[in-house]
Amino acid sequence: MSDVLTVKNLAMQFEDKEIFSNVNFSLKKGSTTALLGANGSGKTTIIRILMGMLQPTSGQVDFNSETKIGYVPQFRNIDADYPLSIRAFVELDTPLFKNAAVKERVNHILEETNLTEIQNTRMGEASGGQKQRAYLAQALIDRPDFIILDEATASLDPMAKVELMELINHLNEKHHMTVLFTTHDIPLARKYMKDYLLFENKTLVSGQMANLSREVES
Ligand SMILES: Nc1ncnc2c1ncn2[C@@H]1O[C@H](COP(=O)(O)OP(=O)(O)OP(=O)(O)O)[C@@H](O)[C@H]1O
Repeated sequence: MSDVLTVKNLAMQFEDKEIFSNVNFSLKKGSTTALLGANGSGKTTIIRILMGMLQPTSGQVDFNSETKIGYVPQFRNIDADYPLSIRAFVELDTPLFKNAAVKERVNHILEETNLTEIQNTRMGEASGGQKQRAYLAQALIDRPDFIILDEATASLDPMAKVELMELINHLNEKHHMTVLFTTHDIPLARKYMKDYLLFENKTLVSGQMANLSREVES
């Protein structure tokens, strides 16, 4: 299987504070990887580097030229007065005047993310799980083949967590989408992700979730 992403000798420093160094890994097409580590270890920082939002101190990030990334940001609570419907929110990055193909694409994504029936509900009124599925739907509009989720399940109740993870697994299995998923929830990662990247001693170690030491959980 081909690599979607290769990272070589990546290092990040904020002023004189070293966050991580000597980070090397690659992700295969269709892989599912949990990005793990204690608070402040660098998970969001490395995601911002991968997304091109932050310049690393040194090192290389190479994406396969055909890779299209979708990004689901860390959960931010949307104001209860937020006026857009779920459908309008999912459509935010589409052209203002939508042709039939775009409308059909939106219908398809709403169906796939189980939002069709509640597409006219205001985002402000939606539950945490529905909001998070709407963020995911918005990221899917552009047909990404690599999806990055930053703490996507952090504030969800157990049912909503499972629903979101089942959906992510479906995208991985049906569309062969590569998944990188930041979380503190190791049991959840163990259940749904095959591989891990773990920040430890200011660098990143990798392996398979099934082999991750139980000590990390405590
Ligand atoms: N712009 C910045 N300037 C200075 N320091 C920063 C900046 N952004 C992040 N940091 C520091 O870098 C470290 C890594 O932060 P980061 O947000 O990547 O951690 P994290 O692993 O995502 O944490 P959490 O699990 O709490 O979300 C922290 O010590 C943070 O304070």
